[in-house]
Amino acid sequence: MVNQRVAVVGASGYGGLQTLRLLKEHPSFQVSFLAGERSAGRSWSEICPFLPLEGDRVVEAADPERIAATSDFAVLSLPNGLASKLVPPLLERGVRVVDLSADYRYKSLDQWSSVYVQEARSSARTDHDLCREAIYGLPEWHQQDIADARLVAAPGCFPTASLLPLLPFLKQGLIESDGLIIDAKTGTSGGGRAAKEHLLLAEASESIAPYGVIGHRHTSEIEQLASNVAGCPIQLQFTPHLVPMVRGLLSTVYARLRDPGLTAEDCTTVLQTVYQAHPCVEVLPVGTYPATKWAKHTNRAMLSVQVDTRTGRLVLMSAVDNLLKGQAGQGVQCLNLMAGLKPTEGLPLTPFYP
Ligand SMILES: NC(=O)C1=CN([C@@H]2O[C@H](COP(=O)(O)OP(=O)(O)OC[C@H]3O[C@@H](n4cnc5c(N)ncnc54)[C@H](OP(=O)(O)O)[C@@H]3O)[C@@H](O)[C@H]2O)C=CC1
Ligand SMILES: CC(=O)N[C@@H](CCC(=O)OP(=O)(O)O)C(=O)O
Repeated sequence: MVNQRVAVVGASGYGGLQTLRLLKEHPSFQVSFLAGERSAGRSWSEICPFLPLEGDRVVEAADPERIAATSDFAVLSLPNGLASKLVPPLLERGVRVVDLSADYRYKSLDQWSSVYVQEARSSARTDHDLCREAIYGLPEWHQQDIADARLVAAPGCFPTASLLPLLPFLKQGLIESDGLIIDAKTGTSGGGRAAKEHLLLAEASESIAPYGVIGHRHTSEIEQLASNVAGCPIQLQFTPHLVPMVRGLLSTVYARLRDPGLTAEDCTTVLQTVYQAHPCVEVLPVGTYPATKWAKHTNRAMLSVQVDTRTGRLVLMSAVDNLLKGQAGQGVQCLNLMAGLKPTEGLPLTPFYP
């Protein structure tokens, strides 16, 4: 098959770097264009000598004409609020887009504007139709829609890790739709490559701390999909924590079982049945709990479920690499589907342990 050409916009950031690493080894895609802002005009080998690309490429400004002239697809890995400036001209020029930011994750532009308030002020968006058109890029749940899409919005890292174990139980009505609690931990790369004080080694190391308590942006993103799948409005409590590691994300979801007679074995069978045809999700046996190190450098989510018969609660556990299944790996998984390839093409599923 002829290689499909992919532009990577935001190439020098963490999401861009993972995307390039995956595309570089991919049998059916080739990197056709690199874009950035501060890095524009610089040679790639100077910026990232550790990730050599064919030819001595230069990073360019994100010009839709140039991207359309060189590329069939574009992966946008930009700070929130910027993709929505590029997506309309790219789609008009026939370039299909996977956006790793939150710009198109909400069906309603008004909801996006109420969650991403600062970004909405500076972007003055009017692309309601594109918000409605964009497909939420969780391949295990929206495979065919992603394959047909012009525009895919890859989910956030916490939503990916939390929704994968939660959705099967909501869909089958096995848990109460209220009282859901998500407690999650992430490594510092989740905050991106641009300098931020709380992500400095001296601040984040030897410490663990909650942040975004009540109202983290991913709360409403998780609620949107959970509500769609459950068929009723879902409100949940989500608390993220920053832990002193570079990559990895662990999400623990607590729910109340409707039928307290269900066992951990029954619930594991529920997950196994839903995900048996999805190699990027691994359901662990009862009593085996996932660690972020098991998912590190892979595009695989590792899930486990336990039942506390004393409290009637279901405990769902999910580990992902925030930069792969939580971001760029999932983006390439979506690209694979859009290009008519196997979802796992070119994606690592096994870690180098430890
Ligand atoms: N990190 C994570 O774990 C996850 C991140 N995401 C989302 O993915 C997106 C990218 O995140 P991440 O990779 O962490 O971000 P980084 O901060 O690491 O990278 C951002 C990139 O955007 C580029 N950029 C910034 N402004 C412009 C502009 N005006 N025009 C062109 N390029 C620009 C930067 O290029 P330059 O250096 O040249 O200025 C840089 O390459 C974000 O929306 C984030 O929310 C989603 C899931 C997980
Ligand atoms: C440590 C850290 O800051 N993590 C980020 C992860 C979010 C992310 O990257 O996803 P989006 O695409 O939705 O922004 C956060 O909690 O906001």
